[in-house]
Amino acid sequence: MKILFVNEIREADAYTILHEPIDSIDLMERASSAFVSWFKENYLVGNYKVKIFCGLGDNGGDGLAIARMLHPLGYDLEVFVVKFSKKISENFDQNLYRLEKQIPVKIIDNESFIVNFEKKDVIIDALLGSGLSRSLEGLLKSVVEKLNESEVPIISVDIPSGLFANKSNNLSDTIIKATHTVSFQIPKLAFMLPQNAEFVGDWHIVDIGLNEDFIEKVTAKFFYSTPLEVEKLIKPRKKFSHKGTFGHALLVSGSYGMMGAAILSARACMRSGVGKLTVHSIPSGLAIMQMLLPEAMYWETASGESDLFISTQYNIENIANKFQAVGIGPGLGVNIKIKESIEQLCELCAELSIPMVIDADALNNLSMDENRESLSKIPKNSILTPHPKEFQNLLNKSWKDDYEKLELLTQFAVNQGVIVCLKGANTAIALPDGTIHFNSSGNAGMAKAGSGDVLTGMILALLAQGYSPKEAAILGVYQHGLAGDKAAQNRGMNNMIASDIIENIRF
Ligand SMILES: NC(=O)C1=CN([C@@H]2O[C@H](COP(=O)(O)OP(=O)(O)OC[C@H]3O[C@@H](n4cnc5c(N)ncnc54)[C@H](O)[C@@H]3O)[C@@H](O)[C@H]2O)[C@@H](O)CC1
Ligand SMILES: Nc1ncnc2c1ncn2[C@@H]1O[C@H](COP(=O)(O)OP(=O)(O)O)[C@@H](O)[C@H]1O
Ligand SMILES: [K+]
Repeated sequence: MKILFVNEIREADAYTILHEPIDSIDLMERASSAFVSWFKENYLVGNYKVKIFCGLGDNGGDGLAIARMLHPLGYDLEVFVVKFSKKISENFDQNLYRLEKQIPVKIIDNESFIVNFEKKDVIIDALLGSGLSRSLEGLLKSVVEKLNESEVPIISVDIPSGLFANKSNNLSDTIIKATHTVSFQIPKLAFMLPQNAEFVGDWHIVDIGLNEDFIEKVTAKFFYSTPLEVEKLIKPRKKFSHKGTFGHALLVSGSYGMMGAAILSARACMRSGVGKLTVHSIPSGLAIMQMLLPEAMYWETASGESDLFISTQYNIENIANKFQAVGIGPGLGVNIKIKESIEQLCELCAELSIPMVIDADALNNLSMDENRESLSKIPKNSILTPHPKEFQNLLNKSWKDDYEKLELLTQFAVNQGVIVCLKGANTAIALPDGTIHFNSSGNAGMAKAGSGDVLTGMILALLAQGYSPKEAAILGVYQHGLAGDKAAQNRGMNNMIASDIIENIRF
């Protein structure tokens, strides 16, 4: 699903109005009715007193139309119009006329207004939408402050009032803190970013029938991967297939005291459809791996090499025509010799065009040099799976806000010619073509040691099976989150561990 910028959404509105054709006021009617469908399912009539706060633009117009639609359903309603300006939109004006025939509207025109909130209240925030042009001040600011202090649920129409849809707010800005945001058809970039989580709450998309042909033609930079889109990528297993059909993966992982990372990664790999898996790790890990994961083969580093992961055994004979994909990183440790091993394997994979997924300590090792010259060894189209700290290490710098983080992410993916899965809620997958795809699955129960190792194994399995790096990244990240969601359902977010994610992998 495309994430469009505000000007593109406006163009989509205008195109729909012209080509459907439909009057602007009727499109607003459709949007408001879509909001009402969501609202009446989630806030049952009789249980709540609804207070609707409307601005003077089209977002306010939505609020008035919503009030008119909720009234006949039997909702106990109060409607407030905040007169912060002399300018009103035509759709607002028309909806005010329509509503006032049904119920009276209260005007808030100065900062000394008083609204008393009760436990049963729910607020609908229709003050400002995507037309926000500057930070809130004066009357609007003080209304939003009072709504935020009310301690009752706030449902924002389209976007929380005061939040910019596709650029950063100032830290000091006053913004509605919504419990839910019900947004029209197209998700906003702001919803994807950690810095806005406290304002957006849980967000939901409702369809308002904007012209699909128009949306199809827009060249988007940001995407939100919906379950339907991602599940289409899954390749069925053919009846006469055999283990060779599904590839042989090489996982380079583990060191003394960190064999757990290798086991989690290896098990997740085998649970994700790969034909065969070889784990390359230290001699003392052999018994552990063979006992805990008998399905995997083991290639131990040469004797004499230490309990740190250090290998000098990579050459054409033992890699070419043997492995279809290589995963490297979980639990390796960081030191100069490990770095050299990683570089050697990267160079060989580049030469042999073997796809790679590079994670955790492999990334930390490649970030070791002051001038990051090791990064040039990473084969093009490799998948890198850093968490934010690892990504800062790769860049050798930090960012001032999440928007700058996205810019740096795009630059890195384009300049290095790699795919970067920047992990977290809504993992951002940056492709070398300059696009970013946000993941839709996963939960905070996954914020635990070992979850990332599981992801590496899953992506490795997909690469070995012949999924393209783009497919492997998008599908792997999604299925990892989905397995995490199932684990959270079964065990609870506090109680689930990374092994539970593996037990719930199913696709
Ligand atoms: N265009 C359409 O056909 C549709 C629009 N819809 C609604 O329309 C909204 C966008 O409407 P508008 O473009 O009228 O935008 P808003 O309703 O956000 O209001 C914009 C108005 O407020 C002013 N303004 C912006 N920031 C301000 C600030 N900080 N302080 C004071 N005044 C400020 C602007 O100058 C403008 O006059 C969407 O969010 C959505 O709710 C929906 O009804 C769907 C269809
Ligand atoms: N709050 C969250 N919501 C959704 N997914 C999360 C959240 N926190 C972490 N995750 C996921 O869990 C994984 C954690 O990876 P990582 O930080 O590398 O852990 P580790 O290195 O300990 O295995 C990532 O895939 C990340 O997207
Ligand atoms: K709003």
